[in-house]
Amino acid sequence: MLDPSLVSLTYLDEGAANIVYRISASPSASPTRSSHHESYSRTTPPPSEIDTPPIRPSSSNPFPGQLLRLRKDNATAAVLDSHHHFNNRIAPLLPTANLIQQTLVRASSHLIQKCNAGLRSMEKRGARSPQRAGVYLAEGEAFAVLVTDMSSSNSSSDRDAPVEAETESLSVEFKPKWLAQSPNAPSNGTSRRCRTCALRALRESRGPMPGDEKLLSSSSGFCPLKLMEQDRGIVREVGNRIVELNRIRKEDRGWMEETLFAWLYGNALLARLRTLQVVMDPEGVLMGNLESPDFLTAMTMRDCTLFLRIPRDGGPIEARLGDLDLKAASPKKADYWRRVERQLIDDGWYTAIGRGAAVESEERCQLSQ
Ligand SMILES: O=P(O)(O)O[C@@H]1[C@@H](OP(=O)(O)O)[C@H](OP(=O)(O)O)[C@H](O)[C@H](OP(=O)(O)O)[C@H]1OP(=O)(O)O
Ligand SMILES: Nc1ncnc2c1ncn2[C@@H]1O[C@H](COP(=O)(O)OP(=O)(O)OP(=O)(O)O)[C@@H](O)[C@H]1O
Repeated sequence: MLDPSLVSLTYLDEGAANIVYRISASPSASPTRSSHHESYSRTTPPPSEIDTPPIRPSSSNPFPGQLLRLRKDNATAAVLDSHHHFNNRIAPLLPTANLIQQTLVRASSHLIQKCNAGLRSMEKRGARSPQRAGVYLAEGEAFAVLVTDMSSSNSSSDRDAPVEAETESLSVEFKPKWLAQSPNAPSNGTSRRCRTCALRALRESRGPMPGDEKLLSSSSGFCPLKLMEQDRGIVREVGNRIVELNRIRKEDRGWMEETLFAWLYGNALLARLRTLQVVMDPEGVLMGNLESPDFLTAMTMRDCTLFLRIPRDGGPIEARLGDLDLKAASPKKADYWRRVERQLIDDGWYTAIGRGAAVESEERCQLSQ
């Protein structure tokens, strides 16, 4: 049970649907913590089904190696549903060692309100991305999850070291997105872009969204099909691009690029992810049953994030997939998927003709090589 009277939360990062916080002992338990951390003081009783990690008040993080992930009020699936979906449908499909682990905890409304006050204050200070502003945590949500912390660390037992300290490992993350072409795209001979590159080109044609620095670090920066290539030069190129997108400092780029290339080339985890995407959705969003559990699982697999923690000493890379959230079978979402696919086909974003020819993306799709 997460006891808010014992913890302080520090904003780490956010995506479209969730916000992730670092956890530390509250100022009363740890007088050295700085005052800008939000702290919480209400205890909620533990629900019986919740796996309860032991609290260690003497540690600076009562849940060592874990972060707290809270749901925003725009997310389509409740935390409990998403967590059960993860346990029952997703986790059995992938090696445990390659998954961001989740532990369900109860989140009091007081804790969430405090976090929302913190978000509003960040907005006032200009410390929150304008793209994310105006959307807050769901105050009616009763649960949150503790997740494996994959951020750069000093050591697995001390993840609270100051950020300016030289880390023992560096982390990179990227969304592998659609590792195979959309089943509904024009046949291979005529497609010049894969689904991810076609959608990126469409979005580029509209111009960048204000304050969207995140666009650089998610799916927009490279062609996912290149990750599946046999050609070493192509895999090296995409690995280097991932290092660049993660804004790794210059002095670390050389060894990171080498290590990342060695990990990416012929990688079994990415191959498995691709297989799941293909097998779970052989018909595509225009032909398939958009409410079927298999189809929704394929969409989850097309929108997850791969986190890699890369040790400086050449030790083994820790690789975990996260953001494997339930995609709800809602008419709104189904409509979005169909609309995007129709537009990519009808306006020539796959074939790079008509409107789709207007954008010459800097990042070339593997299908156009
Ligand atoms: O439609 P896509 O492929 O752009 O994916 C969306 C993501 O955009 P991306 O291209 O990865 O930057 C999008 O990510 P961002 O908003 O860009 O962080 C979401 O992950 C969205 O899923 P949901 O609506 O939160 O369930 C994602 O929507 P789904 O299509 O996976 O439902
Ligand atoms: N387990 C983790 N370890 C380290 N950093 C993490 C972890 N989980 C999330 N983050 C950071 O927080 C960011 C947002 O988290 P997350 O991907 O869970 O949000 P989301 O809203 O589900 O994303 P999306 O926009 O794809 O729906 C990530 O891009 C990453 O930088």
